[in-house]
Amino acid sequence: MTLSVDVRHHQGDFLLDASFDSGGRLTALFGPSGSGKTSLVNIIGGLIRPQQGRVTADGRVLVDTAARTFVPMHKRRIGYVFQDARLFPHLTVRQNLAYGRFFTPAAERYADFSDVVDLLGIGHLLDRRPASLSGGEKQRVAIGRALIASPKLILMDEPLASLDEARKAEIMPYLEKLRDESRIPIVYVSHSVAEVARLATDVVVLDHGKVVASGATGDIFSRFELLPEEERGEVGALIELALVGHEESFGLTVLRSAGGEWRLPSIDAPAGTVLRVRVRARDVMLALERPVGISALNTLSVTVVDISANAGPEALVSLDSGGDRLVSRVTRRSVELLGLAPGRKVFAVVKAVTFDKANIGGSHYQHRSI
Ligand SMILES: Nc1ncnc2c1ncn2[C@@H]1O[C@H](COP(=O)(O)OP(=O)(O)OP(=O)(O)O)[C@@H](O)[C@H]1O
Repeated sequence: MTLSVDVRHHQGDFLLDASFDSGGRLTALFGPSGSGKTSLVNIIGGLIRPQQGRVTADGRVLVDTAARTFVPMHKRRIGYVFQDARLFPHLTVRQNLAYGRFFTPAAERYADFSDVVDLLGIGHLLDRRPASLSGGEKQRVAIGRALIASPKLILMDEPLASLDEARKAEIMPYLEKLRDESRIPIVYVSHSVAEVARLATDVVVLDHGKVVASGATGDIFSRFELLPEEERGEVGALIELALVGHEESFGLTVLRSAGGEWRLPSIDAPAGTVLRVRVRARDVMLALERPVGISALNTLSVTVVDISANAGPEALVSLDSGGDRLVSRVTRRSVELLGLAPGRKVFAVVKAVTFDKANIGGSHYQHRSI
């Protein structure tokens, strides 16, 4: 599905002037507080009627101010998940879920109750009431309620923002499953680099009401200037690694990318699973020769593609690794000392222990040939 947005809307002193197209399975609207993410998601959902512009989803016009078209929220077939679950306290989980499908005409219901319950792992909660659920469980039920309505699109506005790190980690795999197994595109609002890097296929970066960049997540998050100052340590590359096997005695998992073999701390998944892994630029060292006698477990032969540096001490070196992109953050001094330049072949060295749960995404398209 392609979502096309091109809108202008004043709210007090704030002007939202945003335009983007996305065909991604999970498109993140990413940006600092007050950049317009919620306003934009509310325009897509029909909670806000823009003063000017057009929104289409799969060619279906939701808003077109020039043609005076405005499809009301309840006719858009869009599922909403907010930061707070907004479940009905007096209804059980089963009744909350069933409520979701109430407004969908019978002929248009494609979502199967038990499939949704299985996908979100909420079967054991069906007879409970929201007050007895944890924050993460409530959010899973809220997502279930949105899914059971058989939506054409799901909007999630900071769905993890009110959860602590442990609850976030618990819910992530369900969001990944939803992204990979359901056919429903998701628009996801967040200002967290870690969350967006793990979940999004596409990112729209907003700043002061304007789209400053949009594209594939890996491309966006390898660009230093698009991340907020305090999150620049998170700049990095996203690569797909296919699981080859486990070295149980060392607690390691062996994986393969287009550029070579990797060893990461043990990942609980079978051989053939394809994982999406974020390799932070600050964790990648460069060497002119293949290092020997070094503790780091991952060494890949790479080619320098591009070097970007400004007046500061650092440079961001973009690397080709068998068709994958990696990025390395080094000092400008190292660039000079090593004679780094586009086309130069070097070795990228990454310590296994730099990977943790936050940068190893689960994936549910398994058993791809490797
Ligand atoms: N009803 C309103 N009237 C006037 N200004 C508004 C209204 N709603 C939002 N704004 C302003 O519009 C701007 C964008 O708000 P919005 O909630 O879309 O940003 P956001 O990126 O979602 O922020 P956050 O991450 O803090 O939720 C802000 O400056 C906000 O104060």
